[in-house]
Amino acid sequence: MSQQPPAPADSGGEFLHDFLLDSARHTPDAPAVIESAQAGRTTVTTYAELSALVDTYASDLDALGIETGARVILESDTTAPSLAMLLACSRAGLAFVPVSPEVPQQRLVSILTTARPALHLQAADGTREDIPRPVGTARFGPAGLTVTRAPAHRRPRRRVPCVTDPAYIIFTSGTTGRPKGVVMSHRAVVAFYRGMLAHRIATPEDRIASTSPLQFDFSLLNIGLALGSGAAVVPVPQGLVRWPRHLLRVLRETGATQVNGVPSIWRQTLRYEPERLAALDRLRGVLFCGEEFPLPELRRLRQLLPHARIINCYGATESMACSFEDVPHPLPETVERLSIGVAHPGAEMLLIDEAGEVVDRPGVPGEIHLRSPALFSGYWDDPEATRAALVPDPLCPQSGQYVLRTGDLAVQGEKGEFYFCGRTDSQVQINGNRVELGEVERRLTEFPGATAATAMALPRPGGAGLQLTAFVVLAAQHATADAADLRDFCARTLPPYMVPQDIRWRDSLPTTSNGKVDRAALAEGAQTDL
Ligand SMILES: Nc1ncnc2c1ncn2[C@@H]1O[C@H](COS(=O)(=O)NC(=O)C[C@H](N)c2ccccc2)[C@@H](O)[C@H]1O
Repeated sequence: MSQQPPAPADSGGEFLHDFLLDSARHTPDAPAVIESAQAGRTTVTTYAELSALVDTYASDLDALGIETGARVILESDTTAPSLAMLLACSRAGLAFVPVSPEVPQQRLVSILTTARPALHLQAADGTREDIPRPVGTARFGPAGLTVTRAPAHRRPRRRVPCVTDPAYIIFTSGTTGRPKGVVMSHRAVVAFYRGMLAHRIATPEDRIASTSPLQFDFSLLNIGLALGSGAAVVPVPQGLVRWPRHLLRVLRETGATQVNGVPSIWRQTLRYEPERLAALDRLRGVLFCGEEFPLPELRRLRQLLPHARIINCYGATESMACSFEDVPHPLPETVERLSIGVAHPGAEMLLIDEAGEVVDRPGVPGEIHLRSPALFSGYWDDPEATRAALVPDPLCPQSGQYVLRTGDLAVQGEKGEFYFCGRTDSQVQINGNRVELGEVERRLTEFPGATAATAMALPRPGGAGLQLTAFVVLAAQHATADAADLRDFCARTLPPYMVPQDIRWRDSLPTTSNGKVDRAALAEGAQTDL
């Protein structure tokens, strides 16, 4: 009897490409990606067109004979072709490593050395040169893949893709020199998408603007939110995000209904183009993540977009994200910090104290530990860092279940909702006193006219020990403010050791490539100020 091929077994879950292209089967003619790089020119890619491009790229990748589980660098901004390539890598069983075109050569080389990819991919108009051998190189365009250097051939040892295989690896700007690669499996990403989509944040009519670089998993959340909802992704070119008039033009011309980005993307628009922002009448949603949104700016955003649903999304790259919580509307003046809610359906945040016990009383701080099917597989080639982050379930270590130790402190409210209280490593000692920098920053932003602030413990100039330094951004119309007034203002509610000794006024706060406040740059700048 001829050997019948086995019936396709249920793969025990879904692969990233199957999950995200499901809408292509039901609404092929709906827009999947809407782009507007230049004024007056909007390009729509339907789900059917996206799916066809994925087929083209996937067959071009298959022809290269790269074995399942190999890595591929995907150097690009978010575009319809790069989105198709991301899905094609998934279908070809390859783990993509998203990298921004702006990444310095030496950092790219460090990622190449660590991840040892088979191939480096960039768009047809990409400008990257000098990719060291033996990495293969190729460019992708509307017609398919053009190979400029074939990847080193090796006899494939694995042929069957599994949902536990890495879907992607995100290299975070690890605080130490060596970049840390967060490995996310298909199973984890799809489990996260399912948890997120249970919140019904988007509908098929939505057009979701994504303002983060592709190398920041916020962009992957936005892609999953849009395509998982049958909606459209509106990628905002990185070069336009921080130019208010360009950002607002893209949002207007694409008909964006939701804008997802870190808090800093709003700073200049709130300051210089509030009327144009308020005029975007299709805008009905804002989702932010990455760090706390300074409350004065959030109140201003709410004032200009009174009909928008504003969602505070908390989480770490090691689980993509974790919770989605509506910002209260109105936002009472008395509110001092936003809730991050509870974990998305299918996951649970626990607070664990220093003795390893669960904290289940309101108002008592603990470290957030996350139980979730969306946890990362580990840090690439770094078992020690992995063991520190994926720890045995502290409440039942015998079970073999691992949970994510987030390094974030939080307290719970009366209804079990969580409030972020800073990083365990942002607790600093000033003159022997423990200081939570977030608490100082919140007080600084309450100063009349302050819109954003960062507090840091920096070496005392010429002396021993650390001192508390504050970097404060004032709204334009309050250009002058007196450091002594600000210190008195802080002294009214903070103990003396939490009142910043050193105040630095700034027009803006420097940001990292992911758009978060760049504390290292601030500390460096403080030295040159002197
Ligand atoms: N809403 C917050 N309030 C306050 N602190 C926060 C918040 N979201 C993160 N964070 C902080 O950022 C840390 C995670 O940093 S990260 O690994 O670079 N990842 C991110 O910032 C983005 C994250 N992957 C993500 C992507 C997409 C949606 C939500 C979250 C968290 O551990 C928190 O300390």
